[in-house]
Amino acid sequence: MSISRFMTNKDHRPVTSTSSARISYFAKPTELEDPLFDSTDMSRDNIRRHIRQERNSLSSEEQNQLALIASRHMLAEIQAQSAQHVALYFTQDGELATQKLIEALWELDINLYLPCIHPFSKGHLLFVRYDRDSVMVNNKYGISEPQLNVQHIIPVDKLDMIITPMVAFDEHGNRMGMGSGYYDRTLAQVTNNKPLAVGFAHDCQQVSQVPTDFWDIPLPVIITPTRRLAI
Ligand SMILES: Nc1nc2c(c(=O)[nH]1)N(C=O)[C@@H](CNc1ccc(C(=O)N[C@@H](CCC(=O)O)C(=O)O)cc1)CN2
Ligand SMILES: Nc1ncnc2c1ncn2[C@@H]1O[C@H](COP(=O)(O)OP(=O)(O)OP(=O)(O)O)[C@@H](O)[C@H]1O
Repeated sequence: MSISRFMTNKDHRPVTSTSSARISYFAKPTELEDPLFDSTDMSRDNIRRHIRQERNSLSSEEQNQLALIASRHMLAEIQAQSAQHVALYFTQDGELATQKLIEALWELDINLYLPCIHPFSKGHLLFVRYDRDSVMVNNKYGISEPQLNVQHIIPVDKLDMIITPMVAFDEHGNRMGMGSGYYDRTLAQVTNNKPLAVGFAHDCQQVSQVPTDFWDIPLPVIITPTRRLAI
């Protein structure tokens, strides 16, 4: 596993000065400061509830600043991979925001896709083209997705990269999502890193160990505002 550290200060906040001093900090797995958090209960539900609370407690200013920094790193990753067809997500629930990244990728004429809940196949996603003029609708979770049009669907193996939302992750690339297995089923279709799945999350979403099951597929790369983990 290799870890590249980006510039941050000790609180995982972005370094805003243009000083060339390199202050590196390896973000520790989430400190269990929440008095209601039972650290001996490593059940998926307990971790999920705690981390969702953590990421939602960031102020909107922090969210914006962290998203800007992380988006720069993700853009560099996309360009390094020469990815032309990229799936990402429409931000919800305190997730590391993708809006800035979306605008930058549109400017670069990179083709974007968003996940849509499959209308018939329970637990599956479809990836649908997302343009500036896409007609958007809310799915059953209240998340915006492009209105389904069969001509705008891309098969998973035609994507170059899937930027994957998650609730928690660990240093081995294990991820935990919202608990419906949508991305697990999507990642099961990846062969030889085509498409390359890249996790995108706040540092505070890292835990010491994500409890895994046989269907969980680790991510080869995770990008946070401060680090690039390559597993
Ligand atoms: N931004 C984003 N889009 C995404 C995902 C994601 O994690 N993030 N998904 C990743 O899979 C899929 C949607 N999966 C989701 C699964 C559960 C809930 C959710 O809010 N569950 C509620 C209970 C809602 C209910 O039962 O009706 C909850 O847990 O509070 C949201 C999205 C596809 N789109
Ligand atoms: N590849 C798969 N094929 C069939 N069922 C699966 C697969 N992956 C996961 N599941 C089912 O999905 C359910 C939810 O899985 P899990 O709790 O790992 O979801 P998650 O990773 O938190 O959510 P998501 O992938 O949507 O972000 C599990 O109970 C499991 O039975």
